[in-house]
Amino acid sequence: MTKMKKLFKYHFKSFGYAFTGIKTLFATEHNMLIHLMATIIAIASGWYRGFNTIKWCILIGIIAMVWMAEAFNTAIERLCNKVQTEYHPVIKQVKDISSAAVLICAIAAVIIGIILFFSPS
Ligand SMILES: Nc1ncnc2c1ncn2[C@@H]1O[C@H](COP(=O)(O)OP(=O)(O)OP(=O)(O)O)[C@@H](O)[C@H]1O
Repeated sequence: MTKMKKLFKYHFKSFGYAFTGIKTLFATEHNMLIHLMATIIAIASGWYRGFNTIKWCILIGIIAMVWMAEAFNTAIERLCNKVQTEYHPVIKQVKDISSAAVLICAIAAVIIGIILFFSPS
């Protein structure tokens, strides 16, 4: 197999794992359905309001930011649950801080969303 083919196969496999991760996220995290609905509403509203290119880029950026925070939070929670089933103060801090990251992103997304939708295009 040529070096190029090997590289292509390697990256193709990595994409596969990433898509499996997205599937797992949707199958196990009920919050993802809320994020999906919010995303659909935000995109439809952007369409309706006739967003310009910059507004689309900002909207997609904040949507990705929230999804990413939720994905990392879920991964951290799963890892915590695996390594520590009993109560532990450090695990509490790790999980709480991880949830805080999602909350920070969600608050920022709402504020940016309000600015985007209530400012002239
Ligand atoms: N092993 C643990 N040790 C200490 N505190 C924990 C532990 N497990 C959970 N907690 C506390 O309970 C909170 C909720 O934890 P949990 O794992 O249920 O996450 P969650 O936010 O309810 O996530 P989800 O509903 O997505 O599973 C954590 O933020 C943390 O404060």
